[in-house]
Amino acid sequence: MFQINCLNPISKVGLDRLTADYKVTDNMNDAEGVLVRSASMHEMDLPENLLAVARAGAGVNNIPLDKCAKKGIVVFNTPGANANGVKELVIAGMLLAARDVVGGIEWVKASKDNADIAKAAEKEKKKFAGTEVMGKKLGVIGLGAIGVKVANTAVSLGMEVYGYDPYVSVNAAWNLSRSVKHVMNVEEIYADCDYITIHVPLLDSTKGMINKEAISKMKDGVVLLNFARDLLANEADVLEALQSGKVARYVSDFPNPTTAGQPGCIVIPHLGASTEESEDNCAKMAVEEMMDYLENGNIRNSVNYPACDMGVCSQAGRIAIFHKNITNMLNQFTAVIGEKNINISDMTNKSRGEVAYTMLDIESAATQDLVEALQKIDGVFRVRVVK
Ligand SMILES: NC(=O)C1=CN([C@@H]2O[C@H](COP(=O)(O)OP(=O)(O)OC[C@H]3O[C@@H](n4cnc5c(N)ncnc54)[C@H](O)[C@@H]3O)[C@@H](O)[C@H]2O)C=CC1
Ligand SMILES: O=C(O)CCC(=O)C(=O)O
Repeated sequence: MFQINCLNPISKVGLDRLTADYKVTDNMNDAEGVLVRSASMHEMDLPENLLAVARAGAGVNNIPLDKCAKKGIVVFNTPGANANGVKELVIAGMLLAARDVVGGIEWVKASKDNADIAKAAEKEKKKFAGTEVMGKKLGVIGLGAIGVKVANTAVSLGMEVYGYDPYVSVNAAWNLSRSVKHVMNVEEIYADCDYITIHVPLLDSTKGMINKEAISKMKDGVVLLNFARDLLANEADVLEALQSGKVARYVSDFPNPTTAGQPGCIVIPHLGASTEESEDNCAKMAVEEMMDYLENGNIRNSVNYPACDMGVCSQAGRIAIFHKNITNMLNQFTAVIGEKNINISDMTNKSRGEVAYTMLDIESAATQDLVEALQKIDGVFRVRVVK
């Protein structure tokens, strides 16, 4: 029986996939698996029995990835599962910046007791007039699951779209409309675009990338859209640019004391992925990845360990070893197993950066003695008996 703890509400469609071998617990300390959305895990003590964390979503900046890796805790996310939900809200955000729909709606609310509201509206509406997005230039920074969808939809709205992503995947490139202009230098986007939208992960290298210097290279009256993470922008610099008129609007999906209620800011309460469809897709994917890992040791869509798939174990035993990606580890594992007179019938060894994952199918069940001997090898983080 595996115990699963949910740190945020997770869609029932996902949780319904858990079989009778799983129990949902309110106590994280009892859990082998944690399902999470945006809750921050950085300050949490990670229980010794915790084997996996599945993020029902894309961004993993709320999870201590390296700490988990060194404890042999596999962290998963659900690439692309909420991309359409976010794309639709980005397009809505762009339209809200182009047309003062919000101001207009507020005026109607404030005028609700005016019997002549229809006549007054015809007089007042010029205050809320805007521009169209067709024919305008949109720069998309980050052409992953969301960026590609935003770029393609903007093309179909008649926009001239520029895309920048120095690490674009082959799959993303295949899915990108041929009408999107491939930009090699982000400064081209800054110089030319009327709208700029960012869709990159929050990393040390991307934090604060939209700052005073970047903004100074942009067109006057540019509209900035941030549906990725607030810390990607230096928002104090953005506010200054809004005051000077350099930036016309800042649309963000991340409310905080800096931007909430500020003139020129259109701030949404992190609703990008809050659709029934995105929540269901993410929950299903997260639960399935976690189950395959807990039951079989297979790793799909991890953000801190390499992918590994040995199917369902048909042998007497299966052992998973989490270790440093250094020389001579496999020799030591096979030597220890050989000394115990156990035959290995299948094995996989995969690495990712500084860590590696080795899975071995063995012809007799793993003993405590074997696990302890493997655990003692220098560089091993964790030994897990999968079967
Ligand atoms: N508002 C919301 O509810 C949601 C927000 N997000 C945020 O959006 C981000 C992107 O999500 P996805 O598109 O699903 O992720 P993804 O991993 O599919 O795409 C990210 C892309 O950014 C690119 N990239 C990385 N560093 C870059 C740089 N310096 N310059 C240009 N491109 C760079 C990568 O090559 C990749 O193609 C997530 O990391 C998350 O923070 C994601 C889902 C929902
Ligand atoms: O779970 C959510 O609503 C947040 C989605 C998100 O920000 C992400 O997937 O990165």
